[in-house]
Amino acid sequence: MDTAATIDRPADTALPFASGLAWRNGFAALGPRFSTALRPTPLPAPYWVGTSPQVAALLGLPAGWQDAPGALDAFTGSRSIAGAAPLASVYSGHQFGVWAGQLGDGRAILLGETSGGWEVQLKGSGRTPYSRMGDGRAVLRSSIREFLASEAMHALGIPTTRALCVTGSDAPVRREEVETAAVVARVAPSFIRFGHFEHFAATGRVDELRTLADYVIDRYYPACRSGGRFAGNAYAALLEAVGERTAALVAQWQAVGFCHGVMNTDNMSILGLTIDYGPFQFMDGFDPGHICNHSDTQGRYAFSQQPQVAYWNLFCLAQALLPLVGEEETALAALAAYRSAFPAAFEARMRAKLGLADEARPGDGALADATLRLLAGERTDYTIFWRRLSRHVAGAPVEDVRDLFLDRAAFDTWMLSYQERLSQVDKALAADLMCKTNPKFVLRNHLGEQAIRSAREHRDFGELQTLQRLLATPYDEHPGHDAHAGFPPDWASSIEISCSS
Ligand SMILES: Nc1ncnc2c1ncn2[C@@H]1O[C@H](COP(=O)(O)OP(=O)(O)OP(=O)(O)O)[C@@H](O)[C@H]1O
Ligand SMILES: [Mg+2]
Repeated sequence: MDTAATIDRPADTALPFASGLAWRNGFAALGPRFSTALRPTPLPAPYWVGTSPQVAALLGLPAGWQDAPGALDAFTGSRSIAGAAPLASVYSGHQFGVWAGQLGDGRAILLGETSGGWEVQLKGSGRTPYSRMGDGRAVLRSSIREFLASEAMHALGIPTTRALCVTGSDAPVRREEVETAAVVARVAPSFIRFGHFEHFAATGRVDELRTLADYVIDRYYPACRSGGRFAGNAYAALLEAVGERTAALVAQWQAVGFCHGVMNTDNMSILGLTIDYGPFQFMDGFDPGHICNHSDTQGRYAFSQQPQVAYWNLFCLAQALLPLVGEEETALAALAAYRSAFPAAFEARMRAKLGLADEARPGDGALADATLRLLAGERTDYTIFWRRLSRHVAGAPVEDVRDLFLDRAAFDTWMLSYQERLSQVDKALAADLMCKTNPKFVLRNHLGEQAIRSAREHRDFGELQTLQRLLATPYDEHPGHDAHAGFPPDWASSIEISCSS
């Protein structure tokens, strides 16, 4: 029931909220084959959990927007927004390597697209025709994680969907235990996923497939129409361009130690954005085999697997686009771009982390590998290592870094080779590059957990706001906040994050 589906919905008796935004709703204009028009389901007695001034500015919301009458209701989904055209879109996908068939926005409703080109989507805003067995809701804990992580990733310079706000309600939501509901207002140029293409390919609807691909190319990848390597085959060019963006994205994840946790094809953005902050984790101790998703029993989405999984997902996209691309050989040639772009992008990120501000040299890749092997040997804290190394290159004693290792001989051997390479670089440039590349603050699980506990137990959002502030400028020192940049407490390893959200 992917088209013209209906769902029981309370009458929209509330007045529309005048956000001051102008809307153009590009995706909605594709028509009912791609989505079902419907409104969010209201939640009782909403309250603000967090707002992002940066995203509000991006949208062009007026100062004090959240205090305007109706704003809280509107962003909780309890009141419509004038000019918006809310809908749930249909997509399919491969989940954990298996074809899952039709999925779709089961708990996310796209309010529309602003005239500035930003789509605004409410996640957790009630059932849709694509909810299957789900309740259409999201819980407060996972919504706080999504809100903080979206903005933290953006501040790290990593492509991501953004988050304007989180609202909560005391409405009960049943997961392993009874929790309460929340809604995240997400913002991105587009929420189209690989799974949208797979959906129409799997059902043999080539016209819809072409309409969708043309929409994505015209709106987001216009350069694909201008000839180039694929001689006017815009669909092959699109595949190549998506591969390149995905390579750049995953290289950034690997360099910062970010585990996505659910890299299903329905969680892969066609724009190369990080999307769907579920069981993600910024790693504490460096372990290439780390599995952050408690539901991922086979380790399909373990940290070190991410680059290969991205390729697997791109392969699914290529299969979906094949009726448009034409020859299989052409699709494979387009896919090859990822295979070369990923290692290049990853090496560039690692060189920056090492402070190699000069031209790349033949041994740089090996030095980066040796560094990661050193860290893996003792599961050294990833973020702290890189930050201390940066401080050392900026003049702090080497002991601060050396103290992180039990095997001092292994560290000393590595340090010798690093210093040899570093001696070829201007030290001040290296230090500067490192301090801007190796964050002091990342959203570790235990930090998120502390903010969640205060919010859940006391409706106290002070910790959330502190984290928001630190993570907005993660490369700054933020004196007085060293505890937020310290080692995780012992209880951090017992936090279990699963697909339940
Ligand atoms: N509580 C729920 N109610 C209805 N549908 C749900 C619920 N949780 C997940 N789904 C749907 O199950 C599918 C897979 O869920 P997944 O966990 O990847 O996404 P998500 O966290 O809901 O959202 P997104 O990918 O939009 O960030 C999607 O179609 C999603 O909409
Ligand atoms: Mg998802």
